[in-house]
Amino acid sequence: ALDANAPYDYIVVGSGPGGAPVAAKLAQSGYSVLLVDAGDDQRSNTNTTVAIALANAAAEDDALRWDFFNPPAGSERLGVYYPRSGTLGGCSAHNAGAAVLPQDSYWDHISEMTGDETWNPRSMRGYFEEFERNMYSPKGTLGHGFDGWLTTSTTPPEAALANRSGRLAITREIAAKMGHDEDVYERMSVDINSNDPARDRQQGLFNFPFHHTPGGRRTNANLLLDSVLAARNEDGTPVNLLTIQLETLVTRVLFDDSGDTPRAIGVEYMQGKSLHRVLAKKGIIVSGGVFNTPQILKLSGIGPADELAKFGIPVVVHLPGVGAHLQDNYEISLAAHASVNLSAPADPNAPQCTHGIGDDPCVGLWRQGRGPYAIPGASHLVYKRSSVAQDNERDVVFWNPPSVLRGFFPGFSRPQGDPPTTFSFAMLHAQGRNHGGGSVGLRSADPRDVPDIFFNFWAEGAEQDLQALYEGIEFGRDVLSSMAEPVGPFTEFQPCLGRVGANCTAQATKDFIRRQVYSHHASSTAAIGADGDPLAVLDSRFRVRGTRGLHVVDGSALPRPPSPFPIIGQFMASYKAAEVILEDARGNGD
Ligand SMILES: Cc1cc2nc3c(=O)[nH]c(=O)nc-3n(C[C@H](O)[C@H](O)[C@H](O)COP(=O)(O)OP(=O)(O)OC[C@H]3O[C@@H](n4cnc5c(N)ncnc54)[C@H](O)[C@@H]3O)c2cc1C
Repeated sequence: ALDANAPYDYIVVGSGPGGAPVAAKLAQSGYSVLLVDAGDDQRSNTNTTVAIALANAAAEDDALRWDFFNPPAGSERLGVYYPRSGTLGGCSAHNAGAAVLPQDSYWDHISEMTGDETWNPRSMRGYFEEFERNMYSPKGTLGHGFDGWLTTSTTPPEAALANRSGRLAITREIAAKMGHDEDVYERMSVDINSNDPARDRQQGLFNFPFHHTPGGRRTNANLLLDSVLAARNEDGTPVNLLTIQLETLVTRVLFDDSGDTPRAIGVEYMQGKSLHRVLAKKGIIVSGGVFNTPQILKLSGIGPADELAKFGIPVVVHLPGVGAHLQDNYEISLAAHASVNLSAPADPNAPQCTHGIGDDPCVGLWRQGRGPYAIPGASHLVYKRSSVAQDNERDVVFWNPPSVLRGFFPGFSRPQGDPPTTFSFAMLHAQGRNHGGGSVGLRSADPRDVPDIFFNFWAEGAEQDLQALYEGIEFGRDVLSSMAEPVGPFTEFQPCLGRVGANCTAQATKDFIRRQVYSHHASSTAAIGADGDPLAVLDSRFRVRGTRGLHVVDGSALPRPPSPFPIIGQFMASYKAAEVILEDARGNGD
């Protein structure tokens, strides 16, 4: 347990994909580390362990949820519902588990913006190789790791599509429309995470890796933390000085401002009704996630001076970029009904799964390594380049879940009554242009208060972003309208009603996208930026500008959402952060 009287070398606030690896790596390097999280340990909760199949149930599990709403000013709580997880592992404990690397240009952008060449894609992939335990590629495949803690696996397409001839027929049609002439199963095994230098310009069907085991058990950085805690010397004493303190809300960072530059020396935290303090000799790393990190910084006096003054918070450093630049990946679905049942279970004798509701018979089977949850089911991804794509890279990614994700709203994880004829193209725009307008502000100086979240979607580049998603929907419509009997004809029910695409103008489709878009990859609210940029919160070594001994390492540090799925990029950045924090510690004692 946390010892408030014994200063640690480092304190890390938040155990998500940002905080957990950096805490583990610092501890493995011989430093004493306190990792604090407001949530508790839900690793034995079935909703967190059964990957994908129960991911939605996990997102609405009372034991994990840390929900955010962002109602427009002056309104009641009718804004967008945004599930997050307050538990050991952060949102990696409830997310959908997609494990896809960002495009190389993502890292090039940070490198060019900051002039720090260590962010080059080759070095960044090195971190991935260090933590990945790849279970789907031949051992030794270049660009992958095989001995790390993050198991990645794919569902063999033959298993995902067994007994589902309708879905197989649609997948063949997608492959044909993408110009593939090889066997569809072979094509569905092409690795989306390969280190082929041409990867980010390749279009078509790819495999869909997840951070789970081949049997559908979620893996995340908790496994790394476990191994760091478990390591023992010959005499039985712990090798690593890592302390994990849960159910503890950090309320602010403490500074010593006796020198020229304020130096982070500890944190204040709340347990029950009491406030306490704990100190750190070398530094504080804030990893509270994209909504709570800017809140913690602002409550600590790091943020826009006028906003801090409004809440009576003494200014430590005026940093107007704290809470600015909130961004996210836009997502939307095309959904239609086929003329046949598309959701027949792969095993006709399998029981009816309830996806986390009541006594779910599929969980027992999964524990024995059998049943539908042991074949998680997402068989492929498709990447396409739209007419507005930048740098000649693919920019629209989609997959075909057997249900329709309509976005996030209370109750979204419960069945929405879609019949088994349902087919959808869930899609995401991987090159969103809305980089500037969103924000996370304070509602009050109370650290328990929910911050004020304003996504400001479509403020910049709306025309191109809408066009990219519109073209994705048109591609899906083209596929579905080509489906012959008995699978076709299809009847669209989202964005429009009726024969696929027949009753929907481009404008009506774009209006639907604009209204119904959803997202869950928020980022950039305390971001790395160039020297001289007044809105840059961090330098390229994760250091909070104008302070000493204070770092931010999580989704808020990254200047854009890593696309199409952020978590692998966030783990990579956390590894990089650990490396530079260690270098700085050796170099100048920060
Ligand atoms: C529903 C959903 C599905 C997703 N699916 C995918 C997916 O399939 N693939 C993918 O790549 N990404 C996915 N993501 C996104 C991904 O999980 C997140 O981007 C990632 O977890 C963010 O990591 P983080 O470290 O920035 O923050 P978080 O994961 O949010 O972790 C922050 C941690 O800090 C703790 N904390 C916050 N404030 C305090 C405080 N004051 N004191 C102490 N502790 C505090 C919280 O309890 C939490 O544990 C999904 C996200 C959601 C919400």
